[in-house]
Amino acid sequence: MPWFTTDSPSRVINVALLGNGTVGKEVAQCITERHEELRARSGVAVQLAGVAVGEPSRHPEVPRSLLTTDPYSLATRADVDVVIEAMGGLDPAYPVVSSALESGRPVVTANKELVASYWSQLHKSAAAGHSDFRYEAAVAGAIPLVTPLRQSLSGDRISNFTGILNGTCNYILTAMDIHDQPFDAALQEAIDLGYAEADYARDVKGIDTADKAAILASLSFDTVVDRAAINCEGITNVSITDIRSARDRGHVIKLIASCQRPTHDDDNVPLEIDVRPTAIPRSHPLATVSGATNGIEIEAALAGNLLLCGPGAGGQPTASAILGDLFTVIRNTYA
Ligand SMILES: NC(=O)C1=CN([C@@H]2O[C@H](COP(=O)(O)OP(=O)(O)OC[C@H]3O[C@@H](n4cnc5c(N)ncnc54)[C@H](OP(=O)(O)O)[C@@H]3O)[C@@H](O)[C@H]2O)C=CC1
Ligand SMILES: N[C@@H](CC=O)C(=O)O
Repeated sequence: MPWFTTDSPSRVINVALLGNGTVGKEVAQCITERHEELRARSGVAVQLAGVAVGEPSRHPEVPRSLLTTDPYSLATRADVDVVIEAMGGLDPAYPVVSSALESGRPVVTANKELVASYWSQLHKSAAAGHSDFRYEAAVAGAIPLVTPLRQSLSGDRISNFTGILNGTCNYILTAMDIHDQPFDAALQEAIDLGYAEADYARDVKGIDTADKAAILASLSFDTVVDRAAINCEGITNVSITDIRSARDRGHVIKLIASCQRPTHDDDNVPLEIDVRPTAIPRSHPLATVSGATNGIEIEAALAGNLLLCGPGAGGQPTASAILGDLFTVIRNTYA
C-alpha cells in the first residue's frame, strides 16, 4: 500500500543531486535502477532532474543532459522539488543549501562539516523557507541516529553519549590491532574503499568525528554547540607500539567521542565534549566495534543505556540514510 495517496499516483518528484562521488553515485544508481520499486512503495515517481559535479568528463555513466557544474542554478531551478547535497565542503555547499532551503526546497545532506559549521544558520534558513532539512547520513553512515534523537528520544533526558563515529579511523585502528598493519597501508585501504573524506586529514586528525559529535550533542541536549570549542585529538600519533601495549593490558585503542552534561540541574553549565584516542577494556561494548563500523552508547534517564551499531562509512550505507531522508521529506512535503 503506497503511503502517498492521490488520484494521480505518478506524481513526479524532481531531485537535484549535488555530487556524484562515492556517495552520490550510489544514490543516483538507486533512484534510477530502482525507480519502479520506489514508485510502487511510495506512490510517487522520483527522478533525477540534474546532477552537479566538478568535472563532467569524470561521469560518463550520467546522461550529459543531466550534468552541470553549477550546483547553485540546479538547486534553485523552478522544477526542482528536493535537493540532495553530497559534494562535501563548505563552499559552494553552504550558499547553495541555504538558498535552496530559503526558497522552500527540502534538502537532504550527508555533509557533516556543513551541518556542524552552520547549524544555526541552516536551521534558520529551513524555518524561513518552511523547508524540511534532513542530515541522517551526516552522522555514522547507515545507523539511524539523527532521527531517533530528533523523535524517539525527544521526550527523554539524555545524560551522556560515547561513540566511535569515524569509519576510516576505526578501520585503521582495527587493521593495526588485528593484522599489525602499518598506519599508512591501512589508511590507503580506507581511501580505496571509499570510507575517507576527500581530504583524509579530516578523518585522521579527528575533525570529522568532532563535527559528528557536535551534531549529536546539539540534538541530544537541544542546544547549539560551538564546534570550535570541542577538544579534538586524532589518531596520527597512535603507533603500533601503543596498540600492542594496550593489547597486552587487555585493552584496545579506539577514537572515542564523548559528551556529557555535567549536571542535570543547571542547563547553563557547558557540555563537556571530547574527541581522543582512548584505550578501552576488551570487555567494553565498543571494543567489539571493528573496521568501518561505528557504534554509540547513549544513556538516557528513562530509556537507560542504548547501544547502536552499524556501517558508519561507504557509499551504500550512506545512500541508505539519504534515501530514508529523501522519502521522509517527500512524505512530509508532498503527501
Ligand atoms: N564517503 C563516505 O563514506 C561518506 C561521506 N559522507 C559525506 O558525503 C559527502 C560526499 O562524500 P563522498 O561522496 O565521499 O565525496 P567524493 O569526493 O567522492 O564526491 C564528491 C562529489 O562532489 C562533486 N563536487 C565537488 N565539488 C563540487 C562543486 N564545487 N560543484 C559541483 N560538484 C562538486 C565531485 O565532482 P567530481 O567527481 O567531478 O570532482 C564529486 O562528484 C561529504 O560531505 C562526506 O563528508 C558522509 C557519510 C559517509
Ligand atoms: N570519512 C567518514 C565518512 C563517513 O562519515 C568516515 O570515515 O567515517
